[in-house]
Amino acid sequence: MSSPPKVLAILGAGAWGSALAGLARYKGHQVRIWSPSLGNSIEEVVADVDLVLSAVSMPGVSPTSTQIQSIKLKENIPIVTATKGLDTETTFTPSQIWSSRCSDHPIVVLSGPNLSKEIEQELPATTVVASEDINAAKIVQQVFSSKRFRVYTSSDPVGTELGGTLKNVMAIAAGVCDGLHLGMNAKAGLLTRALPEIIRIGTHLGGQTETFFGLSGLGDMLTTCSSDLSRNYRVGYGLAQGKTLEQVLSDLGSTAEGVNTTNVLIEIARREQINVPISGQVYRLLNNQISPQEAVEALMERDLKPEFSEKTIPPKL
Ligand SMILES: NC(=O)c1ccc[n+]([C@@H]2O[C@H](COP(=O)([O-])OP(=O)(O)OC[C@H]3O[C@@H](n4cnc5c(N)ncnc54)[C@H](O)[C@@H]3O)[C@@H](O)[C@H]2O)c1
Ligand SMILES: O=P(O)(O)OC[C@H](O)CO
Repeated sequence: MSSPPKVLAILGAGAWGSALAGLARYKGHQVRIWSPSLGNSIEEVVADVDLVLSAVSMPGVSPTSTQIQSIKLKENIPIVTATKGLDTETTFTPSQIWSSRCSDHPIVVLSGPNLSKEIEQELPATTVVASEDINAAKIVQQVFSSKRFRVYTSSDPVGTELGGTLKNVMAIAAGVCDGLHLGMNAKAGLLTRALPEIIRIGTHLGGQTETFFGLSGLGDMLTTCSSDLSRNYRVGYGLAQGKTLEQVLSDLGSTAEGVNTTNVLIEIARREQINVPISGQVYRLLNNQISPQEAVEALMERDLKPEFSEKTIPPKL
């Protein structure tokens, strides 16, 4: 069963907003795109639409949601957030910010292993749409599902977006690992240890354990940590080659959310006393406190311990 064509507003004309616009048009929907760089009116773009989707990068979430808050949208339409980041000021996730500003509308998170370049090449991909309002998630599932894009629903929006957000930190670490040519044993060790670290933080912040084993967690980590299409991976790779962070970001010319996410995550981890060894080394590296080689040594020489303990992953598992 497919939904009748709808009118969608996409906020953000970057790589991800453009790729999502392509997927919606492929399904026959009418798409209007707003972005500060286009200089068009956000009021006109969202007027009478059936769905609003935000794909702005993290610095745009607060100002954009504030603008939408003051506009009368069609009653009860879903607002979809596709941003993967944490807010510097509040440490909130994008869906928490959208929920606080637009409480009259169901907020739906869209997140998964979704490198926009592959989607633009029309390669098949999967994703998750998650909301506390499962009917809203089902509407968004219908809007975007096609033979190119298989969309699953979930009732865990915070877990779904935290998987996509926290794996960006691990993608930087994976880029360092490959940039230093540490081999597949090291890479498997890093990614396997990364997952319980993501779960430890993600569940502490309200996500459900099983969500992190799904597409938006493990799935997105596998994609992002193995592809040089990932900008976060390229940040780590560039640092391992001896480039400065400034050089790497300037070569990238596009958003690598993991840099800001690492800084916010470490603030949360210190405040909430969460053990985050891999993220801690990524933080030190990004903030010029250690070299890539020293980060590897610090991880290898940590206190010895059992592989599994109550602190490694939640006891439920
Ligand atoms: N590119 C991908 O493959 C991909 C896939 C999934 C999720 N994401 C996530 O989607 C988000 C956007 O990524 P992208 O690749 O499109 O980045 P991008 O750098 O290509 O585009 C960022 C967009 O955000 C807008 N923006 C930035 N600051 C703003 C502000 N203050 N106010 C309003 N708008 C602002 C820009 O105008 C631009 O349209 C990120 O959180 C990213 O992690 C990206
Ligand atoms: O290019 P990145 O590192 O922002 O990764 C893009 C997506 O998040 C992959 O799912």
